[in-house]
Parts: sequence; C-alpha cells; structure tokens
Amino acid sequence: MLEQLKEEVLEANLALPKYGLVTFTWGNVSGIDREQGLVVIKPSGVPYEELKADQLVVVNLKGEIIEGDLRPSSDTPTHLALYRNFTEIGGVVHTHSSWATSWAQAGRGIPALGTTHGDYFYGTIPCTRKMTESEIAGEYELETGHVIIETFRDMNPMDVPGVLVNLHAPFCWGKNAHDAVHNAVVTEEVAKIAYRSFVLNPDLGPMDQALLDKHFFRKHGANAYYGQKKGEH
Ligand SMILES: O=C(CO)[C@@H](O)[C@H](O)COP(=O)(O)O
Repeated sequence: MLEQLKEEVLEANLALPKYGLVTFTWGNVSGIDREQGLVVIKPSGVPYEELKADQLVVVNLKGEIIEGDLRPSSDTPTHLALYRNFTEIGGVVHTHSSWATSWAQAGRGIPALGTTHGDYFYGTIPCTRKMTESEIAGEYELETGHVIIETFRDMNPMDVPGVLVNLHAPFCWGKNAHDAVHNAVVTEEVAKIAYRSFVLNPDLGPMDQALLDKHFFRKHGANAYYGQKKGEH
C-alpha cells in the first residue's frame, strides 16, 4: 500500500513541472494512507528532475518522520493540518503557479465566472485573510493551515477543493494526489481566464447559480459529498 502511494505521489510531483505549475522547487505534493494514518510527501528542496520514490518522506499526522533520510517539505505542517481537518481529502498540492499567486498577492478570491470554473469549484476559490504577526512569527506553516481551515469553516472543502493563501500562493486538494494536481491545474487556468474576463468586462459578476449548479452537479452528482454543505458563491 505505502509503496503504491509513494509511486502515486512521485507521479503527482513530477506532473507539477509538466503542467507548468512550478518554477525551481516552488511546490510540493503529498498523499495520505488514511488506514495507516501515514502521509507521503516531497522532500524539501529536491529538484523534480532528480526526484525518486525512495527519496519521498513518510510522516504520521503528528509530523513525526516514519521513513526517509531527507527533510520533508517545509510546507508539511500545512499539509498535515489539512489532512487532520478535511477528512475526505486524500491529496494536497501547494504551488506558486503565477496566475493564481497573482490573485493571492492581490488578496482576492477567484469568483466563479463561467462553466470551466463551475465544473470543478462550487463557487469562489476563496483567499484567506492575512496572517497576523504572531502567526507569522510562530509556527508559520501550521498557522497557514489554520487560516485555510478557518476560511472553510462554513464550506465543505470538497465543494471548493482549493484556496489562495493571502500574500502567499494556492493550496489545492482532492480525493488523491492525482486529483489534487488536477484541481491545481484548473485553479491556475481559471485564475488566468478570470483575469482576462475582467479585463474584457470590468463589470462582470459571478455566473448564474442555475448554470453553476448544472455544471458542478452534472460532474460531481447532486448528492455527492461535494454538495453536503453548499459552497459560497
Ligand atoms: O511556499 C514555499 C516558499 O514560499 C514552498 O513551497 C517552497 O517553495 C517549497 O518548499 P519545499 O517543499 O522545497 O520545502
């Protein structure tokens, strides 16, 4: 099981440069084996082209290293906070993909403007509040997870499988590492499309709820876990 998860997480990490989501090593993917309570994550600072499955690090949900000689990603505490609180997710991706990071630096969520967005996100991809000085000075990566969880206090994270961390960059998730990367690619794409839509029409508003419902539930099912708590739109 764990060896299979390592191969899935390796493949997901290698997909980041393939889809143009990362520069240098500005990103990381993890996956979780919920039965064993173990997370496989990219080692810190290792270039993707050199990455091998046996370099991936295995940690438990407390962050203790169970397997691996290298240091786990610096964002590991953020990934783990999401796994502990978003119990339906199986994979997490963090990148600094440039269009989504531009919205994060602007402190703006990406509204649902069309069906491309609506197929994957049941409403706005939110931007978190700014982190406080004490959060930044404290356990920064863990606190980054906390502000994400706070942002989703009234939303089912599987309705909107991604977030923009204010002044930082996107975190996305899904039912496994591959699904999380898929959502990260769509986040970057809708960030680009939304920016251009506002340039073409600055008065643009969110898409009609009926169209959003049609596209999201057509793809995810009206009674799937995605729709248990309606996302904000
Ligand atoms: O958010 C950041 C830097 O701001 C991180 O994503 C790093 O860019 C990647 O760190 P490692 O996974 O290599 O530790």
